[in-house]
Amino acid sequence: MRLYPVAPLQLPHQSMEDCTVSGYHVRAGTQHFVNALKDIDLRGQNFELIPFGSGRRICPGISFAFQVMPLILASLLHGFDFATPLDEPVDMEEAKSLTINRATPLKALLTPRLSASLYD
Ligand code: HEM
Repeated sequence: MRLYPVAPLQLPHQSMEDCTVSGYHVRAGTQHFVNALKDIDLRGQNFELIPFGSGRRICPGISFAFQVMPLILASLLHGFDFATPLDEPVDMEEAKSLTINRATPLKALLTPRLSASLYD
């Protein structure tokens, strides 16, 4: 999953009735903004990291995404060499804003590794 998702907060949800979540009492009508940035559990059980959401409205594409993401990543790594223009380390500094932007724009050079006919 992305270390730096586009937005740090997911769309707000509202509790329809009083409930208890991880020991916290949540009153009906409370608006929830979930932090998408922390932790490792991706399947919506641990509220510290829920890139696919959680509960009744969790992303239905989660299993598909888990299968496809490694293939996409592997295809990119198989097809291209990745580098920065001066072979400098990528600056991961974040700019401060509502959505997450880089402090320094990413400049990446992708060089095909395979025969040209394979990229058609
Ligand atoms: C890395 C890939 C993906 C990520 C990070 C992702 C993330 C999310 C998130 C955060 C939500 C909102 C959950 C909420 O409201 O609490 C969502 C909803 C949804 N996603 Fe995904 N998703 C991904 C891939 C997919 C794929 C591959 C599909 C379909 C093939 C899909 C279909 C949907 C649908 C239909 C909803 C709306 C569910 C609802 O509102 O009931 N997603 N997704």
